[in-house]
Amino acid sequence: MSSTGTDLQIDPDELHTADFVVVANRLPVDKETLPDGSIRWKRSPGGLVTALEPILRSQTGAWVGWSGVPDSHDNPVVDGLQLISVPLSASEINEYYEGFSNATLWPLYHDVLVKPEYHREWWNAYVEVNRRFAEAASAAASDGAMVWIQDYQLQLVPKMLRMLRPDLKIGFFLHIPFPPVELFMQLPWRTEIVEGLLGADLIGFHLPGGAQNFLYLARRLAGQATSKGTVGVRSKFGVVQVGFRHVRVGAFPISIDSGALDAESRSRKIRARAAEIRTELGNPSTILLGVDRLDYTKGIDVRLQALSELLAEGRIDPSDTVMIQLATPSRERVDSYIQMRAGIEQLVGNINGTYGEVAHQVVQYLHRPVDRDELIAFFVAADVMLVTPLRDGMNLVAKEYVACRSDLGGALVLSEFTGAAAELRSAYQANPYDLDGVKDAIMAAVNQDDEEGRRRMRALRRQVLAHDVSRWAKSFLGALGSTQETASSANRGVDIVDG
Ligand SMILES: O=P(O)(O)OC[C@H]1O[C@H](O[C@H]2O[C@H](CO)[C@@H](O)[C@H](O)[C@H]2O)[C@H](O)[C@@H](O)[C@@H]1O
Ligand SMILES: Nc1ccn([C@@H]2O[C@H](COP(=O)(O)OP(=O)(O)O)[C@@H](O)[C@H]2O)c(=O)n1
Repeated sequence: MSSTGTDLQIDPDELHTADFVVVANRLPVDKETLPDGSIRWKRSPGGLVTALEPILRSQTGAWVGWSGVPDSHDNPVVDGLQLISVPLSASEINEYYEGFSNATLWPLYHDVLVKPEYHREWWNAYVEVNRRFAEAASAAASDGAMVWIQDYQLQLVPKMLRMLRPDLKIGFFLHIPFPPVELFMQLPWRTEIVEGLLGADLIGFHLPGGAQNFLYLARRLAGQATSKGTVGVRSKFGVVQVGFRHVRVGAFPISIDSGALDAESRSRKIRARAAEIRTELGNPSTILLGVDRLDYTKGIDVRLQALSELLAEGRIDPSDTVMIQLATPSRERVDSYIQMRAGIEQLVGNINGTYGEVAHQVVQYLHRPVDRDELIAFFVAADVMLVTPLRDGMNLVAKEYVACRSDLGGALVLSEFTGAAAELRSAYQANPYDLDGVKDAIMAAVNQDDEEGRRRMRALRRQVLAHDVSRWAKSFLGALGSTQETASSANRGVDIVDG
């Protein structure tokens, strides 16, 4: 079934049984080693699995992905979900995951914030691993099943899977921005990527802009005819004509399980912990909070630089302010991540060295994962949430903060360059490249009067609570489900432009 790398082991009882298959780089589980040395798989708390779980259970569902561990042949079973593990060797992790996915595609799709590296051997590994994911999905899917492929690590899977299984209904969703044509054209394998995606029946992006970029490239690189009107949000899909097939292209902004988070954040235990956090910090007037994977796209340096200048200008009182930065370790063997971490830790050290006291650090920086309840308590405790990415597909943290503020307290400072900015219009928005603008947004949030704060938070919550992750999944899968019926009429009323 697979070639050079690590072999797939699919239980013969699981062959061709799943009516709904999710294909993602990662399985929704984390490996835990218990004190006695035994291994336990724990469901990871991500929004995607929460949204898809009811669908995975109501039909015969399966999830195809990598366990996150080298050479692991385990097929973990968690809470009865059928998980199909695609094993990756150490060298594939190096070339496919850390290399092509996270040192080529990730920076290229995020505005070339660091220089993307182009290596043929990384590309070859990407092709090989994508083939293995396609084979696993093909083996799992029943006749005519629906398959939903996730994200930039797997852009070749739609075409590979269609060649193996033309009977399937195939959807693809990109969780990161789709770049403008001028940047995408750098990629030596640009045509292969566009053609890979065009194997799907429906291609989803967070924002209409990503869909428009893709439509242009489908014309220019794949030479296909496309619709030319604008793409809407969950409506007005674009169309690419690929032979007899009509591939639909749409915008589906992802969200969170906002109802569950709202309920959890109201619990007595979380409220008590939030109050305790404030006390532990010495009851400062202002708590600023950043919560991110430690990634150069997140603009952690931007907010630290802004804080440093506000302290230097005397606009923020160091004795009465604390900034908490929670940074989850991420992609730690990729060079650009190693360098960025050093830069951020130096900034933290500079601020604390200049403005801290023995008993009071201005910046509290934790470089480790934080337990979910603890994270919710931080959201409840924080006066100002700082979300300042230089580019971000969506940014779920911004939505999580809002969902946790049923008290209508707090304020959100939000970069214009996140997907979330299109929906969270009542945040204090700023251009992360304009440091004075970021500083002014922080000061406006710190000094907002209560009524203004409540008005803004009410509007933000209306948006986040009404548009949760389940609505996201349903809108995508509803559109995918209707692709065949509408295929012949997909371009009715739509002007198709020749490629
Ligand atoms: O799997 P990792 O390499 O550890 O990275 C974690 C995930 O990071 C990316 O998240 C993106 O998806 C979010 C949800 O749609 C979105 O809000 C955010 O803006 C994106 O950066 C990545 O796309 C995932 O594949 C990774 O699993
Ligand atoms: N220290 C941290 C930081 C983030 N997170 C979670 O990781 C997710 C980050 O999603 P995101 O959309 O903001 O950004 P990406 O990391 O997916 O690029 C959120 O659900 C956060 O709550 C966490 O659990 N602990």
